[in-house]
Amino acid sequence: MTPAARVQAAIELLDQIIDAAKSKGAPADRLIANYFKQRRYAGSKDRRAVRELVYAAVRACGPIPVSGRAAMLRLAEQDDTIAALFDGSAHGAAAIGDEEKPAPDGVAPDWLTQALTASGIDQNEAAALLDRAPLDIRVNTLKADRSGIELPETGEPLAASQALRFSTGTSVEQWPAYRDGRIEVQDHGSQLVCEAFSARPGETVVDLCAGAGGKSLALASAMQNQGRLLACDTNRGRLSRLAPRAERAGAGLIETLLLNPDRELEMLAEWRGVADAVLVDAPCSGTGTWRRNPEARWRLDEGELTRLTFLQDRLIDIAAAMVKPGGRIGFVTCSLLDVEGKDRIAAALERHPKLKPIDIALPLGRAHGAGVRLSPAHDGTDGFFVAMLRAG
Ligand SMILES: C[S@@+](CC[C@H](N)C(=O)[O-])C[C@H]1O[C@@H](n2cnc3c(N)ncnc32)[C@H](O)[C@@H]1O
Repeated sequence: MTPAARVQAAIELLDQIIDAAKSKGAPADRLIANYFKQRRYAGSKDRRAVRELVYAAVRACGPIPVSGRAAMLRLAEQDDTIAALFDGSAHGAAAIGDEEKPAPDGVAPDWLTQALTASGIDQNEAAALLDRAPLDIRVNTLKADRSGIELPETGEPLAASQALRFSTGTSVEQWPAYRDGRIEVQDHGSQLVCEAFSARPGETVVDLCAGAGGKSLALASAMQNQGRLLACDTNRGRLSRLAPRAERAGAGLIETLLLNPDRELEMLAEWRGVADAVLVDAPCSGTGTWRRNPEARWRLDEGELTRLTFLQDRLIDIAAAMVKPGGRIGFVTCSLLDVEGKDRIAAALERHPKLKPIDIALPLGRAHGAGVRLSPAHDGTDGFFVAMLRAG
């Protein structure tokens, strides 16, 4: 592909990404993979270059652009070499017309930028939400240890006890240590959140929103495979990815349970009032993970945000029913919006007078409400809110 044809391909992909964001369709990564499945002539360099153009354009636009071309024109405004590739050549992008306008820049749609500001996220912090994330791994202590593990590249040790950082795009999935479960890919913030939860060997622990088990695996490691660890989720596809990961990691203690939404407590009857600790890694807007999914800014609307906050409250209530007296609840969202963080905990403390906040000692982060906030600008992690509550 010529450089101009790559720009045109990126424009076509951006059109698909914009449509999918509006209709809550397929995520950008899947659209890009499908696009190239149908264009076998594109080599790996072309694919990488187009992918980079697409994500650079997504990051450059705040609100959802009117078209892929407008999004790419925004990038061309910032980069003359890209502007020069709008040359009208065969398979390339048409020349830029005098009246053509680039899509608006910014961090996010206006309502969302305002919500971030109201949550204490200043301009610097907001801009850092769109940086490119490094690649963090966690050494799995069920099989190895950070101090002794041998890897093809040397990673930077981070504050979490088993975290190592590599540059963006490092292909750790090809490493023997990944294939045999000695390492897992996990953002440093996510590792710190698991450390704040302090799961211990022999405990009975429920990971209520386990997804594909990123945090369950870290908890299994902290528990040294001793005790009971139940990983639940309502999403069959995600939860089904946990078993092979647990097998690779040697995390034999993990049990899984597919929950029926609205019938969670009924299905968890056996676990009611017996858990030492329940982790609620709640579904959220993901504003803290825009470094990895920048197009998520275009998928969210105020109605969806409100729906998520109701679900977060309900999940805390379920956790409160499952935890035994003296047990603890960890509430986590990968969001920097207060409605999905400190406000949810303030509301939970009102609804459940027997729950009390527990101080969290982490090497990074800042106290925020009754919890701790981690952010890309301040901590070099994805954005998280984490709070710990003790049941009276
Ligand atoms: C933030 S993600 C979990 C990520 C996961 N803990 C990890 O570390 O990779 C939130 C999860 O909550 C799940 N979820 C949504 N509604 C739920 C419910 N009512 N009960 C349990 N899980 C639910 C979603 O399917 C999603 O997988």
